[in-house]
This record gives sequence, C-alpha cells and structure tokens, in this order.
Amino acid sequence: MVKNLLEMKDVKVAYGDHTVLENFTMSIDQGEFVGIIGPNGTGKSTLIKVITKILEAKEGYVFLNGRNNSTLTRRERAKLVSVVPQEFTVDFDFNAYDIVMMGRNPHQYGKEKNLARDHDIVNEAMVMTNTWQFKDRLFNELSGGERQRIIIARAIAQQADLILLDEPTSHLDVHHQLEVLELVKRLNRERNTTIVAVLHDINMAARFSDRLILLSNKNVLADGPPDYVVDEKYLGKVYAMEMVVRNNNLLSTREVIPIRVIKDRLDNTNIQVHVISGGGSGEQILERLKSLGVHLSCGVINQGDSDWEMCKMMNISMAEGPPFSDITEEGYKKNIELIRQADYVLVTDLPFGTGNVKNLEVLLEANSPIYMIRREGRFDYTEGKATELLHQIQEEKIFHWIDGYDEFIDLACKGDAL
Ligand SMILES: Nc1ncnc2c1ncn2[C@@H]1O[C@H](COP(=O)(O)OP(=O)(O)OP(=O)(O)O)[C@@H](O)[C@H]1O
Repeated sequence: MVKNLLEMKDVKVAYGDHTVLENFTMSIDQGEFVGIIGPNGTGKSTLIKVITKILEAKEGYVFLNGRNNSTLTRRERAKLVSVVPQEFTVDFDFNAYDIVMMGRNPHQYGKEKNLARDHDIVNEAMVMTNTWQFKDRLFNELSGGERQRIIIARAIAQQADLILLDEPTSHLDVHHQLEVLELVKRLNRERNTTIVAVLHDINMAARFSDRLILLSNKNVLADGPPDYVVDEKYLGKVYAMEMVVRNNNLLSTREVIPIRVIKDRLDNTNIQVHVISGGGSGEQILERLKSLGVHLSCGVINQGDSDWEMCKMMNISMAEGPPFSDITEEGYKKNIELIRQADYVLVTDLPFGTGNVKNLEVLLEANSPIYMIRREGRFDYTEGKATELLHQIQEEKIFHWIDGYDEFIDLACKGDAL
C-alpha cells in the first residue's frame, strides 16, 4: 500500500510580517519524485525549512510518516528526512569523507551503533556519487560542483525515507547536472527513496519528476504530472514570459522554450491582428506582438518558411501552403477566414509577385483597418495587377501607411488612433 510520507495542511509561514506560505496544503507519497518549481521568492526554500523544522509553521500541521513534525526529535526527523541545501558551509577543516560520514550521525546511538557498517555505507554513497577520489581532500577546497556531490553523498548515507534537495544542480555544469539528477532518479527507482527537489530548470524538472508542484502567490498554483503543469497557461503567468511549450519527442517530455520576458503587456489583450507576411518578414513583429499579449493570425505562408516556423513555435493560427509554391485556393480561403476575424490587419515589408499576389487581393476581404509598411516607391510588383489592386484597396478600405512597427503598435494596439 502507498504510504503517505509527508502531509502539510493549511500551513502558514512568515518571516515577521512577511507571509510566504498561507493555507498551504500538500501531500507526498512514499516513492514519488516531486519537482517543486516557481519563480524566485515564492517560498520554495522556505517550504524545505518548514519540513525540516528550521522554521516553525505559524499555523497548520506538518506530518512526517504520520507523525506530527513538531513532536519529532531531531534524530527521529533525520532518519525520515535528509536535506541537500542550496548552500552548505563548514567552518572547520573537515575532509570530504568526514562530511559524508556526518550523514550517519542519526544512526550512531545506542544499540544501533555499528561503525563498520557506517563506513561501508559512506563508501557506497561516495562511489555512487563519483566522489570517492575526493575522500581525503578538504571539503572547503573542493569546487562548488564537487562539494554539491559530497553533500548528496551525505544525504544518501543518511538513509532517510525522504530526500529534500534545494536546487541541487545550481553549481553544476550540464554534464554533472544530468549525472546528479540521474543518480537521484536511480535512488528513487531502485531504493524507493522519496525525492522532493526544488528545481529552477523547468525542463530538467519535467524530465525527472513524476509530479510537479508549481508555487505562486503563497500557495500551490498547479500540481500534477509534468504534462499537466508544463503549460503556458500556468507558466506564462507566473514567470511573466512568452514561451513555447512543445513535445520533446526524443525525451518524451513537455518542453518549454522561453521566448522573451513580458514587460509591456497591453491593458487590452483582446486585440486580434492578422499579419500578412512571408519570407521572414514577419519574424520581428510576430514575436513582439505576441509578447504584448495580442492575439495573432498569419497568412498565407509557405511551409518551411522562417515565418511559418515561427508561427508553429508560437502556436499562431495561419493560412499555409506547400513549400516554394504559389498561393493555393485552399490557403487563400483560409486567409479570408482569418482576415475577417481580425481587428487590425498588418502587412509586413514583403515583396509581392505573381506567386503571392493573392496575399494582396485578400485585403479586399478585410473588415478592419489595414496598416501597411511604406515602401517609398519600391512597388516592384511583377504584375501590373498588384498596383491596381493596391489602389483599389486604398480607395475601398480603411488604409494607413506606416513607417515602422512602433507606429502600428501605437496607433492600432495601444489605441492612440481611437
Ligand atoms: N531569513 C529571512 N528573513 C526574512 N525574509 C526571508 C528570509 N528568507 C527568505 N525570506 C523571504 O521569503 C520569501 C521566500 O523566500 P525563499 O527563499 O523561500 O524563496 P525561493 O522560492 O526559494 O526563492 P529562490 O528561487 O530565489 O531561491 C522571499 O520574499 C524572501 O525574501
């Protein structure tokens, strides 16, 4: 039967008047690998301090293995929980072996005391963490990454049911990050050790955890399998960034690609803009408009074009067509559908020729104002029809020349034209 190893109920934690966690409820079962994620300052380290009773909860309960945390002795707690803290400093000249041996402290009392066994366990933990070669070196003279692995060895040697790791990979290069997380995963799989790891790298957290808990605003914002939590609707909001979430087929995980920080999101984010682009002409502005919170559509774009790639990455709906081909009837129809839904139409700085003249023709179907980048007499359309069309569009539609994208954003998106 699955055992409930950690239970927190309605917990409140504060530093003086500054409440960090409130009505915080979370439970972790034996054998789970849980990743705790969330922006800086959301209380991840504080959570670990409460579980280890470095900090006392002001309200609520913390149960470890069914026992109230506040009634456990330090030794009892240390047999249940070991910690890999963010920073670990020692004032004395301990060598690495001594540090790992410290993990055996809770077991070195009374009848339980067995030094030979302690040495075996320490040796094994150092071999597992690939730190045996440092055993005689002074801990304080090791590199950040080497020290981190020693601290993980210490946690392993402690043989607790639950290992709490606070940013265990922060000092590590990418090779050692993977090595440490693979090691922790092995402990979890082979020994059924329960793992709760605070991780800043969302992709690493999604890759190694069975479950993610996303903290925000003093509480849990999302809790579930990585596929559920790694979602723009949660992450975009708490990290205030534009991102793409896609499947990583190689690793069979959801993956986040951070695009940019959202600083100047518009007040009104219900604006729908249809962008006529292609050949990379939309790259700059698509990303920028998305970061403002504008809803976008795009068309007609050839598959494989860099604008097409960008739309795919950013989940922008588009009218598309086969690579290196003229606009198809199907693509044109879809473009009409999208342009009619838009509040504004933006035509980027792209040349029109026989292959894409339909991207100009479609403007006659727009119900909303059209903004077109001024081309200063550079109307080098290969078809006379294009110039005629442009005149017709200017006569029949609400049409504005613009000299740059800032002008479009000011006039249309920020509503200065209203
Ligand atoms: N000793 C302390 N005294 C006062 N305030 C503190 C103390 N430690 C943390 N805080 C505050 O509590 C909040 C939560 O801090 P905590 O370190 O738990 O966040 P975190 O999610 O682990 O952040 P990070 O991702 O930056 O490590 C922050 O606003 C922080 O400034």
